[in-house]
Amino acid sequence: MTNKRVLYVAGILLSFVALALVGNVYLLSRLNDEPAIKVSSVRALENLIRHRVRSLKPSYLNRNPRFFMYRNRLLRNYKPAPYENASVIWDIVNWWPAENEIYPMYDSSMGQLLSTLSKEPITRAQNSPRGTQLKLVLKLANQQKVIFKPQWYGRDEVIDGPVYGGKDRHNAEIYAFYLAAVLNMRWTPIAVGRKLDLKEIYQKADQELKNTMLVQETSNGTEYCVYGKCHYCTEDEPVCADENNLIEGAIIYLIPGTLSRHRSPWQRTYKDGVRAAWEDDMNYCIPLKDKIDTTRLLDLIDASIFDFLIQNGDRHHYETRGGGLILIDNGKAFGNPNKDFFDVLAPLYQCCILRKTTWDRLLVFSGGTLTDLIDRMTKNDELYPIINKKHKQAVERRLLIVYSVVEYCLDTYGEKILKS
Ligand SMILES: Nc1ncnc2c1ncn2[C@@H]1O[C@H](COP(=O)(O)OP(=O)(O)OP(=O)(O)O)[C@@H](O)[C@H]1O
Ligand SMILES: [Mn+2]
Repeated sequence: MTNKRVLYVAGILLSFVALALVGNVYLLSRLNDEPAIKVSSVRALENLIRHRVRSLKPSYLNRNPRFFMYRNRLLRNYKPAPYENASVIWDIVNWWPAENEIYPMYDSSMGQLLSTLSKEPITRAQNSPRGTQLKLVLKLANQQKVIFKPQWYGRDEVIDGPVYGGKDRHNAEIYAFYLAAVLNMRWTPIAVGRKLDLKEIYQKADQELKNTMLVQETSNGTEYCVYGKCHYCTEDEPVCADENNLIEGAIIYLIPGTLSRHRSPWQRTYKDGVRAAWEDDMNYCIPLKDKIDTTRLLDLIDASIFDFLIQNGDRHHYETRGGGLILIDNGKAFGNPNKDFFDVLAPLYQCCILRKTTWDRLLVFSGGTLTDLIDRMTKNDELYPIINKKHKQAVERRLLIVYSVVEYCLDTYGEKILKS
């Protein structure tokens, strides 16, 4: 071969190599645009995240100095305050909901509203026709209707089994309200704890509710129970008042306006041994990004963080108001403080995107301040403490997991995962 020919062949070969390289770089950049999750299973990712939690930077473990500014404002805003005329307060409150934001960030009427919810006399009681779990609809003296979810479990009871197991936890509804307020996801109904006199409720009940209540003479006097009217309600499973006729529960604000119900893309099958597509496909979010608009997806990712912290794995459907997601029905939370149901976070780790505002807010409440603050905010609730120490520790443990998942996404795809 002449020198010329050698150069010619080498030139062609080099061009091929160059083309191949450019092609590869292009392919890699395409893959970067489409963040395929590089870990092949939930189990593998969970292991990786658990490892990362152990080496989190001190800023995630210590108090953030920015916290103090939020703390004072939040404590002031949610402190129950005396009121004179409940109707005046409710006139204000019922103007609050704007799209999915149910109440403003700070408003001097919030403290008074919390007092009306826990103190206004109850004038009428009915069964709630909606949902599968026992609830009542109560009318307060100012004509306002609210929902009542009764206590089924003691604070320390551990619910084993699937993440959606057991009956509603009334205290979870209350904690969820305060957590959402702190995280600035003001999309939950306002909820307070209250002890009701079930004898008095019986007297105020309509005939249908009376028919689903039990009034029995016992050696300690008359015992009042209710089993209500709902999919899972049966006479064999009533909730009963104590010897003073008192029954604990959550009083929940009824969100006004039109709500639309949607099936969650991360719905479970609720059948033993039958898995949903998202449970096995770590790339589940890639096609979803084209099907759901980004705002909705970011709402669902915020919701998954919120649900993971409280251990709610039962958001089979979600509701929207004016286009934005609302977090109704938070009762299936705080079942087992010894467990983390990592897959509740699937929307976050499968999509690896997050609102920047959510991320900034989560960072403010590091170092144990999240549960400390909620604890202080709920000090005046009739049912304080709302959750026990083990559940508080679990919330803090899960917050570190959330930090680690977001760190993992940041390391893998960079700052572009944070959306404005
Ligand atoms: N605070 C509220 N404000 C407005 N609507 C509400 C409120 N709570 C419940 N609802 C309505 O009633 C429906 C049933 O309520 P919820 O989801 O709490 O019941 P559930 O018995 O837990 O039902 P499921 O078993 O389906 O989870 C909701 O989908 C919603 O439309
Ligand atoms: Mn429910």
